[in-house]
Amino acid sequence: MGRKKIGTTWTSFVKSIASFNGDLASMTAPPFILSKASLVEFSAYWTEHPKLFVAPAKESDPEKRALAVLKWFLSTLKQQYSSRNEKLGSEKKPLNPFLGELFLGHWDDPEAGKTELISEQVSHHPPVTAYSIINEKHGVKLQGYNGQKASFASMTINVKQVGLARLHIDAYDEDYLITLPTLHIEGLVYGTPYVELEKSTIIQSSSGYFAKIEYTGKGWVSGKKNCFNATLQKVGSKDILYTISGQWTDSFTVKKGKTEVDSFSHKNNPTTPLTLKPIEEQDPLESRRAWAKVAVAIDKGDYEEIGMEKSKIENAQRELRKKEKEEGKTWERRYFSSVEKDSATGKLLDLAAKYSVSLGVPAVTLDDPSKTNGIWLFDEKKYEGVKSGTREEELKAAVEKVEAATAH
Ligand SMILES: CCC(=O)OC[C@H](C)CC[C@H]1O[C@H]2C[C@H]3[C@@H]4CC=C5C[C@@H](O)CC[C@]5(C)[C@H]4CC[C@]3(C)[C@H]2[C@@H]1C
Repeated sequence: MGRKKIGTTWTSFVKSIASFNGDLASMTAPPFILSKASLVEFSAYWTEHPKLFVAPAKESDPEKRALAVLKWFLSTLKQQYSSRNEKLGSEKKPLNPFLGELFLGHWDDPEAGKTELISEQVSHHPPVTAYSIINEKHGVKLQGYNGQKASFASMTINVKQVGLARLHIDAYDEDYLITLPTLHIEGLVYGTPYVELEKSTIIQSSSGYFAKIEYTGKGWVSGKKNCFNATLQKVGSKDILYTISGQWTDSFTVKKGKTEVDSFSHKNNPTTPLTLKPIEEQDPLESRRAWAKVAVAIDKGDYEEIGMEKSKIENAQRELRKKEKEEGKTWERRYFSSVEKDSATGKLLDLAAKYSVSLGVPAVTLDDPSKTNGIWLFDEKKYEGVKSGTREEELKAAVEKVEAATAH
């Protein structure tokens, strides 16, 4: 597509962003910036290095375990925030998942064994994705949910994430609360948007360790992009046990005092591919199957077809919500349940308060649950129900409702 073409559509598009209402998902963007991937797929970015994900379970020393969690978290950032640039040349606009959309898969790794991914769009207004990533062999689970609050200023889209992630290590009955980075999208003017992370995130463990990661963007000495500095401390002590620094898109080193004790580089650590069922075997609510026709239209860059196929799905959803409203029902989430603020928030905030470091840095503030339509927790009973087949009728009825609404 010639420069001119990108120029007109893109410029008018960027102007439209300037007046958007904060809900990124509701924007219609030019075909060349659309990605075929739905936002519900992004949960997979947490575990594309399964070895690092299960490594903490092998550390009996709690300090080394906390360091292994920090190293795993840092290894996820490149895939989370810059894998579209690598694969597609720039950040792209993901498809806006419909309520109940699923993304199910697993990673097979000779050492880590099988790691299962369950991702579900638990809210459409506002868009909220919940996920549960489980490695039974090593007893490591990551569960969380997130939404985004976006604003626009001086040609940049600022995105604050709401929600959080919790890592649980069965062998030590240990929890790690992970907050989600604030990001902004640069490069909009040139039509080549990319993510830069900013401010800081916290990893707060129930065993008293506390990591703080500061995203410093362009290193003022090195001029390199995507720089960060991280420290690991023990609650209540000012001693810095380890420092980790480098570029989250490339490599980083771990230091104890002045001595380098470990390092990680993406070049030497290729990601493990996610295994998905072939589209024809997928549940109709699974993302790749549900959006298959839109993906074809995006490949063709056929604006009309994209619009037509997307509105079939979106109209069906509107119809379902209308019917549910009339019947006084709500959509039954397949794997997650929203719990009252006091029970879940209380537990999470007690954990954070109990372990927050006396350094006066707030450990973890759980965003206002009304921003994410509640606190979404993985529901083991629902999961067992799916695995044992006792929910067969209920799930079939749900799929039939969606298919009936999409048919006409
Ligand atoms: C609507 C404006 C628009 O389409 O502008 C086009 C540009 C592609 C910029 C907007 C989109 O940029 C995408 C980047 C997405 C975030 C990337 C990574 C993550 C981490 C993951 O764990 C949770 C989701 C999150 C925060 C993505 C959220 C959606 C973002 C901001 C996309 C923007 C619509």
